[in-house]
Amino acid sequence: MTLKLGVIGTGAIGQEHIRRCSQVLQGATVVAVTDIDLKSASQTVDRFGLDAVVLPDGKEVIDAANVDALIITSWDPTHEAFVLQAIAAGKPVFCEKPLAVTAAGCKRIVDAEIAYGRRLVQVGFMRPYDQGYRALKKVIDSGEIGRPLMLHCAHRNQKVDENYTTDMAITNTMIHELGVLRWLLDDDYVSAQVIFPRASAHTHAKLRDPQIVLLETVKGARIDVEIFVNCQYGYDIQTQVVGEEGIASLPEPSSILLRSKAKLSHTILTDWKDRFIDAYDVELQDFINGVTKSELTGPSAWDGYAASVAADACIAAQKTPGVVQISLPPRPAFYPH
Ligand SMILES: NC(=O)C1=CN([C@@H]2O[C@H](COP(=O)(O)OP(=O)(O)OC[C@H]3O[C@@H](n4cnc5c(N)ncnc54)[C@H](O)[C@@H]3O)[C@@H](O)[C@H]2O)C=CC1
Ligand SMILES: O=C1[C@@H](O)[C@H](O)[C@@H](O)[C@H](O)[C@H]1O
Repeated sequence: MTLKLGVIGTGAIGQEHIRRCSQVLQGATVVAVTDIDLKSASQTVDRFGLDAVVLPDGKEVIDAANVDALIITSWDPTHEAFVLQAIAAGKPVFCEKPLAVTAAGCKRIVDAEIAYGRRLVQVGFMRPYDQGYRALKKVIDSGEIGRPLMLHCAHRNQKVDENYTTDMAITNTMIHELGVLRWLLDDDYVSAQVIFPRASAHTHAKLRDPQIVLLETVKGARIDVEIFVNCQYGYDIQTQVVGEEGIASLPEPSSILLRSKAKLSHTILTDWKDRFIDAYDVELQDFINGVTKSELTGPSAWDGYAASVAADACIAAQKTPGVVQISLPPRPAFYPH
């Protein structure tokens, strides 16, 4: 069976996911697309030679009779409504991160999915599908470095535009760390604090950049995450886990070691598209396979919610000097892992 996909949002990652679903992955085809910029949707259909219709809005894509499942790649604040509409239509939905921009929004999705009675939602947390993160988790789980005590992380983007605001450093960027670190450590967060170093000259009026977020987990690990979205030099993701008996670090993406012009060098990637290209392929193939077997196992609405509960606390901590407590309700039996 070929899964027929509807895609809402044909911007940067929408086009990437359409390319991979129609040209790289197995078992799916894109049959309907939309964007508030309908010209972009039409151009995307042409660009990838899709046998797909352009529909006027997201609701029409969700309700289209020939659409089996949805991919939501529109702007962050639009995700919640589209996911709720997909659940109401009983259709599986892959939603890019964040699941919603607030924990309350994510909770409405969790409640709707539980009321529906079967998993329909996968969140676009791709890092658990990344080979480097998987290798790091294997080392931690093996016990080789002992219990994790401290994590030092960095999420650096080359630059962002003027629409990107201080809170988005959490909801749009650090949400990846909030998602992947609880998976990596099999843990949850209990508190957050935010520290602002001197601002970079490359930032703008609505964005305090960089930021350092300090997290504490239920098991007592301490995590620092540097978020620096105008770092200029490249796209750089770092995760170092300090354990009782050793240190394990996320591997660098492989690159040629170059000897040239009296220098020894590696290239640093500049774009998330390239840094996680394989992980996006694996996560979407997992979604397609999961929908086909009626058994979604990727990052769940609960994972989106748990990350968002912590994100809310980080945003509160941006406005308050000091530590903000994080309180995640018990995990419902509906989400066994
Ligand atoms: N997992 C990851 O690493 C990444 C995830 N993302 C997420 O994917 C989403 C899209 O990001 P980008 O592609 O970078 O942004 P973008 O701005 O390039 O594309 C978003 C598209 O959604 C469209 N759109 C906005 N509201 C809409 C609506 N109500 N109905 C239909 N279309 C609508 C816009 O016109 C635009 O074409 C965001 O939620 C972002 O957080 C983005 C980049 C990487
Ligand atoms: O999800 C992504 C973007 O939306 C976000 O803006 C970037 O900061 C992240 O690095 C990227 O992975």
